[in-house]
Amino acid sequence: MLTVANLSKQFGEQSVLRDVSFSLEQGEVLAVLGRSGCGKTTLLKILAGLEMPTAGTLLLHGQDLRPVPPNERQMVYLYQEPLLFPHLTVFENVAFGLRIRNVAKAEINQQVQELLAELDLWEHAQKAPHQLSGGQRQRVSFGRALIIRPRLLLLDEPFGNLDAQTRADMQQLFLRVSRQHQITSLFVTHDSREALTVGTRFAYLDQGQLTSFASVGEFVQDARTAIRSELAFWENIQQKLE
Ligand SMILES: Nc1ncnc2c1ncn2[C@@H]1O[C@H](COP(=O)(O)OP(=O)(O)OP(=O)(O)O)[C@@H](O)[C@H]1O
Repeated sequence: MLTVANLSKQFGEQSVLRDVSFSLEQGEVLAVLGRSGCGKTTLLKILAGLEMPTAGTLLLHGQDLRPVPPNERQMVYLYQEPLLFPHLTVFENVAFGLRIRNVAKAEINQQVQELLAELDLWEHAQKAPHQLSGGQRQRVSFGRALIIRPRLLLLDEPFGNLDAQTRADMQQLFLRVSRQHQITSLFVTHDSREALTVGTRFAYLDQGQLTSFASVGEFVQDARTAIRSELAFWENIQQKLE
């Protein structure tokens, strides 16, 4: 469905992405783990059409994406800070993408109602964004993205500003909803636990070079992901408790 081949990006002398290649099938979630400054945001921006690659090919359903403007790519880019219209209710924020596409009113009401129920937001439908918690705002932002059935969802540390419990709840919600709607996503995070929770495929990005793993086992075994050292840490604690 999505094929990225030999993608490179230079900012002046600096090589931010080097020969990045991967492919994704419908409904897969590629979890990209990487430390700050590794080039994650640049990769997502290139996919969204907000930056142009220096070299390489990008194909979505066989179509070359490079000449396609961002608003025609049918992708949604979700950041840490949910982007909501402050003057619109939760209902209207989610409905927005359908209203501008001139979908019939009854159809909009039904779809928004169903999605808000799915996202556990129905009781907040008439509130304004400033009356919501951070996790609720992020759920509205997720609803705005899902309602237009994006071909690709790009998530850039979307739960990074949330407390640990809300973050864990959001990961479960993301899993449930993306499975149900067969959403294809690229989910970048610096948290290995989050990557393991949300991913169906796994990659590691380091200084602009992407390593894709054939299995979750290979991802866990690669020393750069630091998952083995975390497991060792917890085993050590466990031994102390015994
Ligand atoms: N428009 C730009 N012009 C010049 N350099 C840039 C530009 N955008 C990004 N960079 C550089 O590219 C590198 C990667 O940036 P990027 O934003 O992709 O990192 P990141 O992996 O998302 O990091 P973080 O997790 O800290 O946001 C950085 O060294 C950054 O300074």
